[in-house]
Amino acid sequence: MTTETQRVPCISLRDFEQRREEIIQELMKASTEIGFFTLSDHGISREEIQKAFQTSESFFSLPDDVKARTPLNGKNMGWEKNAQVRPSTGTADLKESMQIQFCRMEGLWPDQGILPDFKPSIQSFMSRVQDLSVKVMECFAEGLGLEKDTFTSGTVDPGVGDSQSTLRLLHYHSTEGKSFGNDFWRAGAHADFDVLTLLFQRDGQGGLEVCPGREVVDDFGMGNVWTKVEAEEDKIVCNIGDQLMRWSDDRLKSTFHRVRLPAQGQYQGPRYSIAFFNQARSDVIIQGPKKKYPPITGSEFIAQALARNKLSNPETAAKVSKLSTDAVVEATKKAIMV
Ligand SMILES: O=C(O)CCC(=O)C(=O)O
Ligand SMILES: [Fe+2]
Repeated sequence: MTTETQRVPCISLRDFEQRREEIIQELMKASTEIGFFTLSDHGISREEIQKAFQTSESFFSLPDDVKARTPLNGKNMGWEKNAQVRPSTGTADLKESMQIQFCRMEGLWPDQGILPDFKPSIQSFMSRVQDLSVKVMECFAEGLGLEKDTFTSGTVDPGVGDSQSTLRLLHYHSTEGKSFGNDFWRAGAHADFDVLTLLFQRDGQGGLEVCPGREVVDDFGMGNVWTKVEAEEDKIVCNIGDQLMRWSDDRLKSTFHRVRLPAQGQYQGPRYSIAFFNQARSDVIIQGPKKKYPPITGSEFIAQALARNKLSNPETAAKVSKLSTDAVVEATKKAIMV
């Protein structure tokens, strides 16, 4: 069921320093009640966002066999196509994605001879988005009554090369002239397993829906009322991930969300989006002030989340990426019917 009754609030960061207290209250209300909000007046210009999307499109428009030279590596980095099977749906998301981190990227950057601007452009965008994330994560720490730097020193690499934060470029292919049935999604329902996600969308390339209602972090359950999030290029969609839900003893909600395939009569063209996942550093201990859950390190958390979300291993991802989307859909339909 989809209703429009619960809206995702928009929070303006205008006059951030002067309005800090008010902004903290708004962020806390949105994150304890719904787990999702959008940011306006956030300081990242439309030009910067458009440049990041151009860089993303320049990569995705390369032939698959070129993209396959920097494949998903089992550690949340690299390129995959139609390889992410969601536990909530049992079918692969109909998409391709490229995941990039600040470190451990040897061999994973696209060939600089082919895309000379990719690395510097993406690195500078990642830094911009991380800087903005710091502002927001400091507000959460203050709102929860913790040291201001709890989540930022917990996620931002101090220069030792232990960052696990990830930029994910996403391309959902055009569905022009195709129909896939009810078992397929652009992104099946899931909760993110990071601290805080910042998501960029393009005007009119919609489909994102959120479903509040999760009470505890280790529960795969969700509510049943889905709320549409508009695709607006100048607003950043933010959501709390499982790490911050756990770090706040379940006070801030990591909420299920999904991306629908376009319905008949809707825009059938591609959807591009860009997500930045702020993740706890490898050795940082995640534990809330009330110790509701046992301590866990950032790297253990990611390893468990990748297994729980069945993010496909590199061998499977490499095989699947060689297939066309139609072939993946046909094979899945056959398997479902058996
Ligand atoms: O493309 C989107 O809007 C959502 C992507 C997403 O939820 C994810 O990659 O975790
Ligand atoms: Fe997500």
